Amino acid sequence: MQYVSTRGSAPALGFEDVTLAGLASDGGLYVPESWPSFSPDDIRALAGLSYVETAVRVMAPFVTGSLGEEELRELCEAAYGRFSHDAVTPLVQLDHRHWLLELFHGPTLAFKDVALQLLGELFERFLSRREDHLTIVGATSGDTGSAAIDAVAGRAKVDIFMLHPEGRVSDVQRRQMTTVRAPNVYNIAIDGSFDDAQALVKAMFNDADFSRRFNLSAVNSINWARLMAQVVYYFYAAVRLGAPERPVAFSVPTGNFGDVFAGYVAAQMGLPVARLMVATNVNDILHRALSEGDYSQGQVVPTATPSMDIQVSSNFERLLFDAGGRDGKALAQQMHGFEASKAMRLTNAQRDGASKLFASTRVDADGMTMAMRWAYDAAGQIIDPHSAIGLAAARAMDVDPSVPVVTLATAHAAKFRDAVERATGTRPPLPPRVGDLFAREESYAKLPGTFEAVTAYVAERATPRA
Ligand SMILES: Cc1ncc(COP(=O)(O)O)c(C=O)c1O
Ligand SMILES: N[C@@H](CCOP(=O)(O)O)C(=O)O
Repeated sequence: MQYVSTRGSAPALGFEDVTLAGLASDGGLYVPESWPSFSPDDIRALAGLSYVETAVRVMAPFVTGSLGEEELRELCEAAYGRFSHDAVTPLVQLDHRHWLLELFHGPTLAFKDVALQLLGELFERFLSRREDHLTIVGATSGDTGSAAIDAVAGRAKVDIFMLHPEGRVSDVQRRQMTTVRAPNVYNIAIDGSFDDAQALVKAMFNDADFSRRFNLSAVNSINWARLMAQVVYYFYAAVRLGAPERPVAFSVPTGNFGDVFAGYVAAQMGLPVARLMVATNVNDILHRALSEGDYSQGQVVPTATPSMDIQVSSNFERLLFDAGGRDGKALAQQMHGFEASKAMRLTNAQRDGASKLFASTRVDADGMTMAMRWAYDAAGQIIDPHSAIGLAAARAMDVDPSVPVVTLATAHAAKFRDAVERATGTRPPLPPRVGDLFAREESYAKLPGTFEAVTAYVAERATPRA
């Protein structure tokens, strides 16, 4: 499988190179040159398979040329062996048509573990083939950071520098990052928003000398391998609910558009997806883009769903590329225009392409609270605020009543105990695997959100290429 850049001028690369590169050299994101296709019989054959076997079947076409099937299985077994539920991503029924897909049974209690545990294994495998060393630079609004750090802490061939917006992640999220003691882990709180942190990361990649000197790579969902691993659970859930005979709809609490884009990929591969609901909080750039064609960056408003407090959604570029006719040169111009003016209109082709599958809903704080209460009253489920945004949108979804609706439950309620307590009156306890979090010592740097300050910090500590 070869991968091409959404901006049309970086060289096409195989899976191994794409995984290690993170971002394409023209500033674009890598996507497969064509979508693998699963027939109804291929999908039927997934029934009853374990999560690991489903993962091997779904991901095999994406890694051809870089990993054999047995190698892929080994890596999946290592990655998913650390999950605390046998099903890895179990489904929980809420009522006759609503389901939660629990994605938070990994080591750091958020859906990010599903992809990042595998990415840690992939880095190790590919780096051992090359005798090379990577410097990972990442940005987090709370969950990617801890999941990525857990996945690579202590690995000899990788250093990780993780930027988070100071004061804008929950205490549990921050401590999950800053209490990890490993010589290759560097946490940086920057003065600014997640968007500022993400822009700094992209600027480091776009500085060709800096990027080459430190062999930069990405753990954010700009890295294709992240999304590939997330495609698996759409298949796993839909097959359990009757696919390919029965279509399934998904509602996805959305920020950087990675998780929901993985659902789009599953649909392009042949999974019968009736609808993909993009559920945003009041930071609603994606809702405005999908409903009105207006992708213009507003000020980020801090909310009880900090991981979705995002106004520039990296992976939206992948949708604009694919749904808009795969014209990389034209998209490069459109994206440069957005980077300069912070505003962009979707073309008719992009809007038409997206509207075939996507719907969107903006959910405010009241809607979120009501969904948390409904999940508790209707099914005794305590859900986190991000999952509640997804559930509120799911309950407003306009699809055939015979279609099951799956809300992606993206984080464990214990990560956001204050918000959950405010909404439900119940304070979720910390699960045993993170039980001593508040007794551990924190360590992190505080830096201004400038390119100069962050690159100087990284350059002093990272391992330059030989
Ligand atoms: C708990 C949680 N829910 C939802 C999201 C949004 O997912 P995405 O950025 O893939 O759209 C995030 C962050 O990415 C998150 O951490
Ligand atoms: N919500 C995310 C933001 C980063 O998104 P990513 O999926 O691109 O890594 C977080 O929790 O950090």
